Amino acid sequence: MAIRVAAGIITREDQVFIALRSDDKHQGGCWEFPGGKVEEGEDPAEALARELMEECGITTDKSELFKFIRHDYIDKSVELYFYLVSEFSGEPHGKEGQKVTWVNRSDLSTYTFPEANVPIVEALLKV
Ligand SMILES: Nc1nc2c([nH]c(=O)n2[C@H]2C[C@H](O)[C@@H](COP(=O)(O)OP(=O)(O)OP(=O)(O)O)O2)c(=O)[nH]1
Ligand SMILES: [Mg+2]
Repeated sequence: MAIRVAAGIITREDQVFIALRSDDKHQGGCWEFPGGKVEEGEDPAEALARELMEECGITTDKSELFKFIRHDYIDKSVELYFYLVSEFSGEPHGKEGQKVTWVNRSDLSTYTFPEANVPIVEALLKV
C-alpha cells in the first residue's frame, strides 16, 4: 500500500524554501519540500497545513495543488500531493532542528531531491 504525503512548495518571489531530510529517515540526506504523511481522517490540504506548522512554524494562508505524483521506491510506494504555498503567516524555519534554506528556483537543480521530485523540480524551473 502506498503512503499518502502532502508537501508544500513554499514560495516567496523567486525563492523556494527547502529542508534537508535527516539521515535516519526514508530518503535521508535528500532535500525536500516540507510535509509529511496524511493521517487518518485528514484530506491532503489539512495534512499540509498541519505539517507546515509542525515542521516550519507557518500558517498556510493560500495553497493550490500543483502536481500529484505516485512513485515506487524500492522500499516503499508514495502518493505525493505537492502544493504551491504562495501565502503564509510567520517566518518558515527548521522547527524540528532540520537544516533549511531558501533557494532561487533556477538553482533548485543543484540540490539532490528524492527521485519522485524530479518532475517537480523540472516544472519549477520552467514556471
Ligand atoms: N515531505 C516530503 N516527503 C517526500 C518528498 N519527496 C518524497 O519522495 N517524499 C517521501 C519521503 C517519505 O517517504 C515520505 C514523507 O514522509 P515523512 O517522513 O516526511 O513523513 P512525516 O513528516 O509524517 O514524518 P514521520 O512521521 O515519518 O516522522 O514522502 C518531499 O518533497 N517532501
Ligand atoms: Mg515530514
